[in-house]
Amino acid sequence: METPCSLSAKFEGSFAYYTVKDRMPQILTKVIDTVHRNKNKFLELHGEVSECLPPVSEYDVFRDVKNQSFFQSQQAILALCSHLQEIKGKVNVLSNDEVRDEIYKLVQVSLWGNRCDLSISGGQDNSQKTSILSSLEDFQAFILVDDMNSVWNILSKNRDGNTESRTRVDIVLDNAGFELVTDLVLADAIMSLGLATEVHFHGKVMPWYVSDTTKHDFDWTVQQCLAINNKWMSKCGQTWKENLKKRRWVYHEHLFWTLPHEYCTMAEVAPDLYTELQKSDLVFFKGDLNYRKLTGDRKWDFIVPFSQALRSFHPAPLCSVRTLKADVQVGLQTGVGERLTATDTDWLISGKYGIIQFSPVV
Ligand SMILES: O=P(O)(O)OC[C@@]1(O)O[C@H](CO)[C@@H](O)[C@@H]1O
Ligand SMILES: [Mn+2]
Repeated sequence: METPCSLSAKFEGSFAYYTVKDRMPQILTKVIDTVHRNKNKFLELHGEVSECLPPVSEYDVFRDVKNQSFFQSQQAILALCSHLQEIKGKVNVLSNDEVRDEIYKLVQVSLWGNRCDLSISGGQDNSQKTSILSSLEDFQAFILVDDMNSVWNILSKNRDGNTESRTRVDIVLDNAGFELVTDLVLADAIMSLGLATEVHFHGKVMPWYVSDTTKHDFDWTVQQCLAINNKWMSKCGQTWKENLKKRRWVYHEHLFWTLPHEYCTMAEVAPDLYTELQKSDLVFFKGDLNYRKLTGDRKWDFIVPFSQALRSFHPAPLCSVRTLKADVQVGLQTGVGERLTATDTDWLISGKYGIIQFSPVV
């Protein structure tokens, strides 16, 4: 099958068109306002020479809104951390099926946590106000592709008690704030329930698409959880800090994730990163932008298989955990895309629908 054309703002009425026409000016206006409001603080901190590169390049213009998103999601984070501690308290008595159910719940929480994205909201508050755990059943109908069985087949291979076998899971992160906490909780549960022996996280080297996670956001979030006056959250933060110290958890940065390349060029453009991902048993790709780059931001037919849209990008078994916020989607059953287009005009860009979409190494 021929590779379709790229999505582009030149197509009036497309998502890219509205992003460039409406959302980007909104975000850029907020950036200018933030820099202006913080100018004096910045000059006090770095002095007049601070227009030179180093200080400016370390300045994250989105930091305040990302931190705010974390604090405004406190209730949801508290509920999630106490749920995690509850699971960990009964790890020795959970059956395989119960472990599977718990992981499935946390993959869904990580999925819906992807709605908390300040790029789609143009910087408006998009924090998680209520516990997602109590809404999973209601949201189930909005999962358009659910490949949890394939994910479980990989994760459960380690449940045979063979303590020698090592299982590595990678999470290519998306947004800081509540979504990052859902990813840390998922990673903790996968390890605590004996499904993986190491988790590798991949973040952005610079502020990106408003909410995306940088190393500072990652470390800040772990520290906030550790320092909070709540025993469950603090216990989580302590465990996560220990995992990082013992290198059971490893945080990676690579410039490739903030370059415009389709992921099918990674082996050529960033062979070191492709080789790194090849060490993984399962790579989770979080969020919409990752999905766009996995599929090359191209106008595929809805029924094209996901593995085909990935083209030559098969470093390891991978799973996209993404709420739909751009007009690209593959791997749907015949007729599903057309039915949704007829019944829910914004289904591709509203964030209301999600996928847990898997591709094996082919
Ligand atoms: O990757 P994320 O955080 O889920 O979404 C990123 C996003 O908000 O920004 C892009 C448009 O600006 C879209 O791909 C998507 O809507
Ligand atoms: Mn993002």
